[in-house]
Amino acid sequence: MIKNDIWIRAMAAQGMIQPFEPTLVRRVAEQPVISFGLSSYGYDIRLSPKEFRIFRHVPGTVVDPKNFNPANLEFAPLHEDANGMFFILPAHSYGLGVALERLQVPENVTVLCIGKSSYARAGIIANLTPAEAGWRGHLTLEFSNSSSADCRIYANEGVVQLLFFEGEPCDVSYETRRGKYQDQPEAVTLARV
Ligand SMILES: Nc1ccn([C@H]2C[C@H](O)[C@@H](COP(=O)(O)OP(=O)(O)OP(=O)(O)O)O2)c(=O)n1
Repeated sequence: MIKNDIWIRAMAAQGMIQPFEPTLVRRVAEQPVISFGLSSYGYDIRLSPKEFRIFRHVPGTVVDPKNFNPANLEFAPLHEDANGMFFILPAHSYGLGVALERLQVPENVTVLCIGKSSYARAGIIANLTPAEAGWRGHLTLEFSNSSSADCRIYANEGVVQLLFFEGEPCDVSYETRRGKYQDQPEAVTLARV
């Protein structure tokens, strides 16, 4: 069953989402922001300003998820103007960011990370991925700019929404199987085997 705002608020008090906003924030210092915080049946997390990396083609190489070459991922500069802090994801490119919040997924819960409508309308696709039962850390977030125009991705504002699904207790959680992406820091974590 999908979990509601009451459950999310109670679990956040036990450390499930840190930092936690108990309402959906639409303005900060009277300026409009891309919303973040608690919604009726989910939680919108923010993009960290710390790091954003964009794929680039290195002639003669292919990207190998088993043997990742960091040269394929260029650091994007953080910009700032009156509208806030942002990275630019060029047209038809793919970028990786990291969540500002740290998650601690309960042992009987699976989290789905899905896109926000405002970005979807701007051509940005957030890759649909799970955060597994018992996983902890800062999510690495993956974005595709599917439009033919460059697009801003705002830091410190809402970027991806999380949906929480509770099930029967599982036999083996991410923690007990000692998953390789456990305890991710607030930095882009590359694919590894
Ligand atoms: N956007 C996302 C989604 C998930 N994760 C974290 C939380 C997940 O619990 C963990 C592993 O996700 P997957 O199970 O999808 O990854 P793999 O199956 O590739 O790796 P593993 O073998 O560790 O399960 O990565 C993340 O950092 N960023």
